[in-house]
Amino acid sequence: MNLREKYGINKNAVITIAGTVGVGKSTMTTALAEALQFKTSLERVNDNPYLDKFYKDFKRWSFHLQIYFLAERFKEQKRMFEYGGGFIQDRSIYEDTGIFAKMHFDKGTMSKVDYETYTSLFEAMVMTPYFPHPDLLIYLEGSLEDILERIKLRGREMEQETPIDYWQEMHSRYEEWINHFNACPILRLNIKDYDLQQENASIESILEQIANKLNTK
Ligand SMILES: Nc1ncnc2c1ncn2[C@@H]1O[C@H](COP(=O)(O)OP(=O)(O)O)[C@@H](O)[C@H]1O
Ligand SMILES: Nc1ncnc2c1ncn2[C@H]1C[C@H](O)[C@@H](COP(=O)(O)O)O1
Repeated sequence: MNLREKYGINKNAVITIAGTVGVGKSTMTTALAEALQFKTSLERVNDNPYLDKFYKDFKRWSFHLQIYFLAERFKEQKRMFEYGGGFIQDRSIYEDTGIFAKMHFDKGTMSKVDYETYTSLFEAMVMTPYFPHPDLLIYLEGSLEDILERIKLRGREMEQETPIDYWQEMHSRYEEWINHFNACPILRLNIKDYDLQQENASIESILEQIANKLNTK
């Protein structure tokens, strides 16, 4: 019996991993997909044509970047739908609008007209048959201090040069956002409570919590 069967997790489930930059979404996505024998939908960073430019000049590139991410995530959404599920997704589409686009609009680095264009496109795309909500959103949380340490350790140049205020603002917006999120069930995991790099047992404890959430939906 494999781990998915052991914990009674539906083979067509779609589980999305949410949380601020550097918290450990990609690491968790890969570990869960391996444990459950699910496919991954990973956020691609290296071949993003706007990300570097965006970090150098938010105002100039924020709209372009949001449109790019929206298109990429929508294509992934379509792929998951066509496969019929069985996916772990690295970051939810809800964070693009609920965290990033909103933050840049509020801070004046995205204009009102761009923000309205973006949100109306987002709403039109989400109201389609390709867009069933995920079965579960796993929210990874941790202290700002630990997250900054991880961003530093990972060493992406564009993120190192970004002022700490940006990460601090994002961190507090995430806390507020998750407290009001209700599109699907949520499992909150604190990064202090598991260690995917050292302990094999961590993944089984997480699978058990996932099964409890999915089966009590
Ligand atoms: N459980 C963990 N313990 C220690 N370090 C971790 C853990 N998960 C991720 N990391 C490290 O933190 C950094 C960010 O992780 P990553 O998965 O890329 O985050 P995200 O996808 O949320 O931006 C990476 O250097 C990764 O190796
Ligand atoms: N929607 C987004 N707007 C701006 N920046 C974004 C968005 N989605 C992701 N990003 C950035 C943040 C990071 O620098 C990279 C990858 O995100 P990560 O949380 O490390 O997976 O893209």
